[in-house]
Amino acid sequence: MRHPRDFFKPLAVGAPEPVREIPVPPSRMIHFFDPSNEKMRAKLPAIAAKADIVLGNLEDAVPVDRKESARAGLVEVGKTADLGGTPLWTRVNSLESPWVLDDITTLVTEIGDQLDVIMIPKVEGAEDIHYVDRLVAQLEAKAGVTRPILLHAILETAQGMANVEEIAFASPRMQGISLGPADLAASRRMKTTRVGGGHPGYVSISDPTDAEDLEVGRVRAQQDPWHYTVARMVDACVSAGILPFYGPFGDIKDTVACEAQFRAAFILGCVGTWSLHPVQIDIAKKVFSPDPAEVAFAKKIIESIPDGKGVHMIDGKMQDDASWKQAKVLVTLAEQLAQDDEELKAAYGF
Ligand SMILES: CC(=O)SCCNC(=O)CCNC(=O)[C@H](O)C(C)(C)COP(=O)(O)OP(=O)(O)OC[C@H]1O[C@@H](n2cnc3c(N)ncnc32)[C@H](O)[C@@H]1OP(=O)(O)O
Ligand SMILES: O=CC(=O)O
Ligand SMILES: [Mg+2]
Repeated sequence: MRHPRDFFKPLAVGAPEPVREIPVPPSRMIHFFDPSNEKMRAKLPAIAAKADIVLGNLEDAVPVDRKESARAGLVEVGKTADLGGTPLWTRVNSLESPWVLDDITTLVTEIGDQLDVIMIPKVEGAEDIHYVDRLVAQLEAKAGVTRPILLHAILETAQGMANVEEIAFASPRMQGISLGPADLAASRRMKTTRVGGGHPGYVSISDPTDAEDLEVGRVRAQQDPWHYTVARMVDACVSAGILPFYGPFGDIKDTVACEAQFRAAFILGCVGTWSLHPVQIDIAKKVFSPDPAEVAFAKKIIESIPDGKGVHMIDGKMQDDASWKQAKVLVTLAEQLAQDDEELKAAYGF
């Protein structure tokens, strides 16, 4: 284990100094695009104008015969595309794959100063992050990259889940963690073919209203199979000072269920999610920007309790030191998001 005092020293001579605080720009959605797809590359500046973050995906969903062109396409994006200040991330291939070394080497040396975050799939433990941490430092030093590239882990194996806390704390480069429900379901041998979301078989059932007929009057409600995982990921991230994200929702046409899944993650503490299709950008923006009515009530709590202490009744509800902090979370997020968004500023009354 590294000595805490060494945590903020670069891991290679000439690499930039590690950050002490993780930057928190609007991060409501990480929008995935396939850099091997010329059409998607051409549309990227328009997408970047709507999205908080754009991510060139090199891993799953990119066919083997397009791995090289996806990497080259992302280099082209980094060198030429005008993203108007929207952060550019990548998801490289997984650490056991034959492509990842060239992914990281090429991207850091060619577009290291344009790349904000490298997402690492299928992270199993701190050792995976340590490997990438040192490699990226060596490449940053070689290429003269001026600010450190951050790392983001996908939580998508049972082993990674068991080690989520050590992953979150593995390096000062750690920016956040996303849930990868598809790979995680496969790893855990969960019986679902869905990419995120609920399942009609995963339900709670009310008691029967007729003791003789067990079918009568029973209400079934689908539960969220990702509840435990997301909550644990949020705790690991917050305790390490990094950001938790929900991941993909694969049923692109079911915008209603997508919104419900995103909202459950938002309420549990996630700062954002992935968007796989342009339609999911707007859903994520709506869900991960707090509701103006809740913000208005939170502002009322803060205004009514200027020192944030003691017990008070506001609109029939008990408020105290703790609920003042809850209100502060909502208002602080609303203020951050409203900074660059006139519509939100008006909606929140700032
Ligand atoms: C489990 C995981 O690993 S999830 C992460 C990996 N998966 C991904 O990254 C998938 C990314 N998304 C996609 O590839 C696509 O959205 C798909 C395959 C899901 C659906 O694609 P399509 O069937 O083409 O969707 P659709 O017909 O609705 O597309 C409408 C338009 O949006 C464009 N579009 C679709 N997805 C995206 C995207 N992610 N980014 C930018 N543009 C997009 C299409 O190119 C199309 O453009 P056009 O009107 O100019 O022809
Ligand atoms: O990579 C994402 C996943 O769900 O798997
Ligand atoms: Mg995956």
